[in-house]
Amino acid sequence: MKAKQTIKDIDLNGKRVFCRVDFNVPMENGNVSDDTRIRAAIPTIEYMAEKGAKVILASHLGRPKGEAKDELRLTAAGERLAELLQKDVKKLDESIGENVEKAVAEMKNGDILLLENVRFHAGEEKNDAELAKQFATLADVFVNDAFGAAHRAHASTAGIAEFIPAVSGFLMEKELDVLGKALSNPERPFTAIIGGAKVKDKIGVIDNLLDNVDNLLIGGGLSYTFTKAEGYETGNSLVEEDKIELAQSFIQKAKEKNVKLYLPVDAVVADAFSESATVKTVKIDEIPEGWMGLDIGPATAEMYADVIKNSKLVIWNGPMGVFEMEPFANGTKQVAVAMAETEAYTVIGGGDSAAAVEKFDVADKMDHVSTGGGASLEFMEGKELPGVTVLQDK
Ligand SMILES: Nc1ncnc2c1ncn2[C@@H]1O[C@H](COP(=O)(O)OP(=O)(O)O)[C@@H](O)[C@H]1O
Ligand SMILES: O=C(OP(=O)(O)O)[C@H](O)COP(=O)(O)O
Repeated sequence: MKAKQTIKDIDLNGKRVFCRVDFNVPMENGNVSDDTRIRAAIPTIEYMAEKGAKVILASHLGRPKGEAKDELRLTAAGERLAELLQKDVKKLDESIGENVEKAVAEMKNGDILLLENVRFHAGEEKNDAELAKQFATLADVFVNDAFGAAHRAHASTAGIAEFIPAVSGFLMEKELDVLGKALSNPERPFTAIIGGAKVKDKIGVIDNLLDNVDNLLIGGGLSYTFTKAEGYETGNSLVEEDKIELAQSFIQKAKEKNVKLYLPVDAVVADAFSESATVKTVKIDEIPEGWMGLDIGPATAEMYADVIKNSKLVIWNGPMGVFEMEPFANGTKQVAVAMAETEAYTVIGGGDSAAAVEKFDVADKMDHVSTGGGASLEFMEGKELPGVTVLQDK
């Protein structure tokens, strides 16, 4: 992928900038419960304001499906942004129309305006050209800093770039740089850890990773499709029956490519998907009928921690078990701790994996925690991200 122009490559003074950010943050009782994505956008916003731009911020929040929904307004996100910037942020209740145009016309250089949730308009997710044009008429330039939404071809992430020049913000630049380097010029041994529950979403990533990595560690719900492919009984564990053949082909591909593919050798199994279930640890070929694997076992965790410690680059997407429940948290915790202790460059992608490293208090020991789940996965799969494709090449 060619390098994209950034806000450093353009003159911002006096310019009206439509800056797409990803303020799709977790909310609880009307408050922002995790402001990671807001904090991640601060360097771009501060830089543009300091350079004299009129900064018009736009984001989605949740999936309102084309209607205004009070609980999905960006008011609380705007308040948090103002606190973090220690600067006024004018929040509007609309993202297009006369009031917005008037507010933009009144902006002075360095002012910051936050538009309402762009998904209140059905045209946003349809990438409607008319809506994109209305966004574009507000500004002289489009800055995309919403890495977390870069895999979406929507009016405010992609369509708008048909009408005004488009460059990336610093967060977008950093995410593409870190993830791009990890894939194109990796330090070795290069290890990828894939887990979690979205088997269908992740199985495609594995194919691409097998062309790049030295070690591939499989854990979480994903691993039982592989152990089934190896011929073991999996009881009631999560298995994607129609992906077993694909898993077999990956086991074969790993051999051909000389990639060390690690599968669990033991599992923590339970007689129900519940914190209060009866729990025991078994060898991977001894999962009893009616029981389900909900975490990697201690021997697997130790083996995976060793590989992590002997790597130079590790990327991790998807927890090793149902870490939200105490009896099944240990595998994910041990992997998180190994990630914190290794000298390797460590990259975390995916909402639940990021939550896991937060929970185990090691987030600040990771080299890069990506703000994008779906976006980082699609990027790692080698897919084009529409929100990046539309940006001007250097
Ligand atoms: N063995 C398992 N069986 C069922 N669910 C699992 C298992 N291991 C992990 N999970 C669940 O997977 C979820 C995260 O999966 P996923 O969404 O794919 O990860 P991420 O958000 O990091 O990409 C967690 O909520 C976790 O409880
Ligand atoms: O939270 C997001 O994605 P993620 O959960 O995959 O990181 C992005 O803001 C995209 O949101 P969407 O999946 O509703 O398009």
